[in-house]
Amino acid sequence: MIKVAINGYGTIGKRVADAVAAQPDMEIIGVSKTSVSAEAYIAKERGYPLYIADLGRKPAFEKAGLEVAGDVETMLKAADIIVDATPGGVGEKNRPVYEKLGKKAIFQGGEEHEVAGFSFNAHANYKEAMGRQFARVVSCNTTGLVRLITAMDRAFGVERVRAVMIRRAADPDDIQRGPVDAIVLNPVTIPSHHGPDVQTILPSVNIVTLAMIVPTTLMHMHSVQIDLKRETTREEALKVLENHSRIGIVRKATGIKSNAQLREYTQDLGRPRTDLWENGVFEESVAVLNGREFYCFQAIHQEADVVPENVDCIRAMMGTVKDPEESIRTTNKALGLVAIG
Ligand SMILES: NC(=O)C1=CN([C@@H]2O[C@H](COP(=O)(O)OP(=O)(O)OC[C@H]3O[C@@H](n4cnc5c(N)ncnc54)[C@H](OP(=O)(O)O)[C@@H]3O)[C@@H](O)[C@H]2O)C=CC1
Ligand SMILES: O=C(OP(=O)(O)O)[C@H](O)COP(=O)(O)O
Repeated sequence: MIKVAINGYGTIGKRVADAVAAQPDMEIIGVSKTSVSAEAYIAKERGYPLYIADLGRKPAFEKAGLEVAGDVETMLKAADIIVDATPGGVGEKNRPVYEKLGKKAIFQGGEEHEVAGFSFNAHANYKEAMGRQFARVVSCNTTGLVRLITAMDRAFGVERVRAVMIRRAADPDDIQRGPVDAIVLNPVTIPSHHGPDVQTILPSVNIVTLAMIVPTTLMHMHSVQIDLKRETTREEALKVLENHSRIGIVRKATGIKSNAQLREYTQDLGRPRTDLWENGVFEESVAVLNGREFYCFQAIHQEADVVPENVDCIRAMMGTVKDPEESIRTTNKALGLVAIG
């Protein structure tokens, strides 16, 4: 069993912890927090040993009925690999600790590519992660773009990509953030950081992205246009998407035309935390015009799509499964990820 520690048990960390615990070849040996909060109670409820950075805060945890297993360094020492899901920028500060202990670590999209020197997506570059000490699972938006672009590139060749990211303002529990009543150009400059981030995995792709933030917490929405190298049809393009295990199709018959209805759907499907781990490509939006111009809208659940990627990244870095498809299948099966559509 691969011993996994989750450093930073928040929005992403708590989901990765459950996904890891569900795998046949991995176990959670601990999760870490800095403060007493609802998520600490969830860790207790799940039976994950809870570690804290500052043992001086142990009495506060114990007073709240939360047993502390030890300090974070003790947790790190016991792990084969660490998933660092601390807030953006903290991972960079943690890297020297992992180096000192000689431990493998996975960083998240809030860190710069350079923190790990290697960025990961299971369908795109699984084999390149094998044996590495550090990797970074790219952000939710970048993960969604890389899945789509890789699928289209392998089927038809990709000449260039132009995409607009309509980004959710905050996660549902993030009550401090806005905007509440504005469309914020973020960044106002063009291109946004998403295109260069895609190129950390797909260096030769010609891509320009634009981004803004709107007052919703549920999901991001992408408007994507890809010029293909070879002519194709809408039916052929749709077939490629249907055959991808982490791209779901939001069928016309469901009547779903928004992020809100899509999350209601995943809730009704009984998905854990209502998570949509796969891209949600709207069937009706898929178009191939003038032979080589592919268009679609896709919804991206920011809290969820990076979760199976972290699991595959663990297997790749540990070198225990050499075939990307085998790891992807194992991860999906353990999660119950059968792409919608
Ligand atoms: N949320 C999202 O939509 C997505 C986030 N990401 C990336 O994932 C990473 C984590 O984001 P997210 O889960 O949203 O963040 P959260 O703020 O939800 O969770 C962060 C966790 O880290 C803990 N923490 C805070 N400071 C430290 C510290 N100094 N040392 C150790 N642990 C600490 C927090 O514990 P406590 O509360 O006790 O301080 C909390 O459990 C970021 O890089 C982000 O960019 C990637 C894709 C999507
Ligand atoms: O990394 C993300 O988005 P991004 O791909 O737009 O940078 C996640 O949605 C977290 O973004 P946040 O920094 O707005 O919380």
